[in-house]
Amino acid sequence: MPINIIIAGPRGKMGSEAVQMVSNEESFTLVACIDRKNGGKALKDLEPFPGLDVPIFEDPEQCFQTVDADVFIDLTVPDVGFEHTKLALLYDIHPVVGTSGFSSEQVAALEDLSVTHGTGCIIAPNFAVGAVLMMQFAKTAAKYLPDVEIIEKHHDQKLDAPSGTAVKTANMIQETRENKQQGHPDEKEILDGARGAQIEGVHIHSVRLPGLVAHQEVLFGGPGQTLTIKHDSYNRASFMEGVKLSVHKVMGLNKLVYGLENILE
Ligand SMILES: NC(=O)C1=CN([C@@H]2O[C@H](COP(=O)(O)OP(=O)(O)OC[C@H]3O[C@@H](n4cnc5c(N)ncnc54)[C@H](OP(=O)(O)O)[C@@H]3O)[C@@H](O)[C@H]2O)C=CC1
Ligand SMILES: O=C(O)C1=N[C@H](C(=O)O)C[C@H](O)C1
Repeated sequence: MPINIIIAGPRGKMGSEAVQMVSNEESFTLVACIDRKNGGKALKDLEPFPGLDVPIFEDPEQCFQTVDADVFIDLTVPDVGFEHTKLALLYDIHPVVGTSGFSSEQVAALEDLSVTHGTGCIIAPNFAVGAVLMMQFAKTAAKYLPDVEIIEKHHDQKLDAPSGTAVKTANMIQETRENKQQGHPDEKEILDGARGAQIEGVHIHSVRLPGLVAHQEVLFGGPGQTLTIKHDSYNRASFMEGVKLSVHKVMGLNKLVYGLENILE
């Protein structure tokens, strides 16, 4: 039986890549899309998707009520993605969420809803396998080199800063890093923001430039040495294997999983 999928954000950079991936995958069927601008049309009416006879809904609730779907993929913006995901869980449709920028309270609320409904959900700050390895290597390194800073670099159309990946990396580093005040104890920012944002003492610096896609370096320092763990996504195809895997795995879950590393074999 093919897995029936709804995608929200089909005209976006990630959404359009996901539409192509799902359409090309034999075990998946794209049954509907949610798009705030093209309700009532079909994907084939939009320029990038000739031949795709897939209905578009503006109202997510109407979509979830009307369409028989197993999995819902969200690739939109944080607040909208949160509402979509809540609604999908209420309709027992398994969400796979790539949208970044959810607060920890929002993730906790979705966790509760997922458990209450017994409907699996995957939220992945980064679907690229290399990025997941970068985070895991950084977590290991932080045990031995607790002085660490994160530099994330993205295209200049990105709405959220720091990136979901940087936040997740900092959280994973916290699991092994000794609690320490980094830099000079009398350090003073002459210009606000010069030392970046911080998550429990781990500094995060966000760069936004045209020409970039998604890149991150985790820099560690010790006496007489540095270690840099670096990952680059050069296009959105880099994320699609992770989306595909998540769609398959979410069907067998009855709670929320946060991070692709938890479903990689
Ligand atoms: N987890 C991962 O591996 C990855 C996650 N991401 C995340 O995925 C999300 C999408 O990224 P990307 O494709 O680059 O972004 P885009 O801006 O290219 O696409 C966003 C889509 O969301 C739609 N959208 C925006 N605002 C609303 C709204 N208020 N209601 C409904 N739809 C809306 C846009 O439609 P419209 O044209 O109408 O505005 C557009 O189709 C981001 O949160 C990004 O951080 C990105 C890459 C990888
Ligand atoms: O907006 C993006 O492009 C990306 N967003 C995700 C994030 O915030 O970490 C994943 C990846 O970095 C690309």
